[in-house]
Amino acid sequence: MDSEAPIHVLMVSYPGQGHVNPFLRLAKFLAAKGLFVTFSTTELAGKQMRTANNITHKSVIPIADGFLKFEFFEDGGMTDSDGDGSKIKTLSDFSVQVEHFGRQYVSQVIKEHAEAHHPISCIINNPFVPWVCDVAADHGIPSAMLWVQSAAVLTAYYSYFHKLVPFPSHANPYLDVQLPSVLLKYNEVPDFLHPFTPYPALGTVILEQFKNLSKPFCVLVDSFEELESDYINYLSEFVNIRPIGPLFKIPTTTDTSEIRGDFLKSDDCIGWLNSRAAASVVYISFGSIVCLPQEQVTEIAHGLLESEVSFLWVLKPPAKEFGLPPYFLPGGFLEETREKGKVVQWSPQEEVLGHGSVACFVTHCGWNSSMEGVTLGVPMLTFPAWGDQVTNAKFLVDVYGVAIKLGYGQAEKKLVSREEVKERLLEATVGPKAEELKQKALKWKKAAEAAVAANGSSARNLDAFLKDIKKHGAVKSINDVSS
Ligand SMILES: O=c1ccn([C@@H]2O[C@H](COP(=O)(O)OP(=O)(O)O[C@H]3O[C@H](CO)[C@@H](O)[C@H](O)[C@H]3O)[C@@H](O)[C@H]2O)c(=O)[nH]1
Repeated sequence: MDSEAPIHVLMVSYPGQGHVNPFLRLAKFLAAKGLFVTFSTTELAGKQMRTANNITHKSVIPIADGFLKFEFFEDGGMTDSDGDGSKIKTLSDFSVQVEHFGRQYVSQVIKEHAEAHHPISCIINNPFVPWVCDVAADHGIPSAMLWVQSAAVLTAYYSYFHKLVPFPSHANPYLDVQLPSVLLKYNEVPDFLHPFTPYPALGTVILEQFKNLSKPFCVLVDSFEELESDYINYLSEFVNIRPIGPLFKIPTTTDTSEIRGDFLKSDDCIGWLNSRAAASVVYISFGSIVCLPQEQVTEIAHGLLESEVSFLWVLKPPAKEFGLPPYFLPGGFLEETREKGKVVQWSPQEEVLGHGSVACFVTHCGWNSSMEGVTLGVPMLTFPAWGDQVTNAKFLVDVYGVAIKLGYGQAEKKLVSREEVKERLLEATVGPKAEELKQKALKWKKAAEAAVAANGSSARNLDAFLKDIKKHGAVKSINDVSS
């Protein structure tokens, strides 16, 4: 092996926006530190990422001292001619197919690189593709896992899997769950673990990761010690856990902001935000997958009209696999709000949340959106749908103190009325509660900045991880030379 060749890391991501984003942030950091990083996910996501961004299959992008290569593996025809995945029938079929083709791809790539004398030294996966750790172990390659949700949610899954505390069951569905510092009501437990979940397949695939949690040499978390110390301390008794977030704030020596993994092209939002007064705009987004019922969209629209707040609303059409018609807004809504509001299909969210004209964020509480909001100092209104979002909403409101509760998990089948929308919007944007939320959010913003700054808690954890990879890389080279 060429001793000058950079250490090669393979990263395999589940093809979801909420997974690709934190993963790509870590990939760019590692490349900037001098590694050669191959970032891979399925062709289904690849087609959308190539269309929306300036990236291509297999081209190598130099970043500071290292390199980043995108590779999109065959997914067995899940992609239709529009590239949007409308051929997918069920989530279980989807996971099985990703695993089937993914296992072949990872084995193949390991062999090809070993033969080309540029062996892979470490493999990193994220949840929903737990089989990656097995393939890595079969080939004797060290692996790490990037958990892309909160440490509290990781604790909930870990506790459920190992039966450390009782969870709701068919016999007792309304049971509360005691986590280290918080009592979760039955409807605040990550709802893939609840007997009433409409998505049991997702619970099953996440729990697969807990069967082989001894395989990764460490579990990285996109969170930071100061935010989740109770959970990080608790988990560190069982796993080698390293909080390294917020990843979107990790500084790199080169500007990598142009290398993006969006599945949709952003509409222009920043020009419009520049024209608005400071702290005056409500930003509304439900992430990449959540699909609200039409009646709820109508209530939100009326709440916006009646509160007369200025707003930027990301209203993505329902994905084709939901088989739903496009959303419609109340008659005259766009004309009436022309002066105050803007409706888009996708935004550059980090930039939007960091913009001085944004006053508050109505969010579905995906972990990425939650972290971006908290650590950019933005007060929030929580509107979770399912999964970890219901747990994140609880933490945003009751633990971090940066949010007001607005919506309910979809399992509760409750519509939030236009009056409630109006009242909560006003509460979060004007008056004493708004100021209290803002002060708390600014406290977390400062703490996050300190965590990623030189010698901060996340920066130290990232350095330690880098050292581990380099150590593994050195051992791999010696083994390859001697074999
Ligand atoms: O207009 C938009 C809307 C979103 N985003 C970005 O897209 C990502 C969305 O991620 P997240 O907020 O986590 O939401 P989901 O896409 O819904 O993520 C899924 O994956 C997450 C990680 O597993 C889970 O926490 C969520 O519950 C799950 O729905 C974030 O980085 C946003 O900045 C944009 O850039 N523009």
